[in-house]
Amino acid sequence: MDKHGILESINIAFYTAISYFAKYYNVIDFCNSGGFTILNLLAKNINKTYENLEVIMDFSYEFVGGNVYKIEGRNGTGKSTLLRILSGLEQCESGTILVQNQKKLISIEEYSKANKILYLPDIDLCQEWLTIEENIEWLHVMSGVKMDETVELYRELNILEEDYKKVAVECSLGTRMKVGLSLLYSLYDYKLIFIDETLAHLDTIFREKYLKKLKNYAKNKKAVIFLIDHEDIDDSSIKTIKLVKGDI
Ligand SMILES: Nc1ncnc2c1ncn2[C@@H]1O[C@H](COP(=O)(O)OP(=O)(O)OP(=O)(O)O)[C@@H](O)[C@H]1O
Repeated sequence: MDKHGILESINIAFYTAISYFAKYYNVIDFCNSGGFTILNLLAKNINKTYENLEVIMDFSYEFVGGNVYKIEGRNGTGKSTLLRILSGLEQCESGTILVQNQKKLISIEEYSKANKILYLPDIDLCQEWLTIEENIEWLHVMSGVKMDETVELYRELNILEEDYKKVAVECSLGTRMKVGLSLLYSLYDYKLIFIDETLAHLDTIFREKYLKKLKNYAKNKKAVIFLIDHEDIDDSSIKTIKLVKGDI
């Protein structure tokens, strides 16, 4: 086997191992694509407690497709918990999460069996010994989405060309965080997107560009996008939901 063949075998084994890992931790949903247009995500009377700590209390809201929602609140007010519940990653004690399309209303669990949901955590998803370019390819394979070959990702993501070919361990955290963000340029039309502080490490120029991308994505694909971010966003088209101890 030549050098290329050996590397390819290692990569296949690696993808397999990592996909089991990601599936176990529910980082990304692997379900097959479905494909109806979401109009609304409805949260009704959500309650969540960790042991004796009430984190979410009777939270209800109707999230409308085509919008970006920014969840605000002080540390510990339950923003990440809410996102995990809304995305179906975590169960709540009581309450329902429903996805509504033109004709029917289904649970988030049912929706996720037939559709992919993009959930980006605030952690670096890179494998240190793969280049940024390889990491992006790897993440697309793991997520079961096709890359759009017409898009020059390093340009779209404002990654220096030389960094794109560097192993992740030699790149800045901001550059590595862009690997997860690349999924928004794939050929899959996500209708539900959850971004938990992933933008926190980006420089101002790229952050502005990506926020614009999120708004256009939500509008064009009628997706509902959730964003947790501690920075002020001076944009009235992004809807703000302020959590005060698990409620609005
Ligand atoms: N798995 C868990 N087990 C027990 N307690 C938890 C768990 N996850 C979160 N909590 C608690 O729930 C509360 C809300 O946590 P959460 O991470 O949702 O807050 P947050 O608003 O996202 O905070 P931050 O702004 O710091 O990220 C915190 O008091 C936290 O300690």
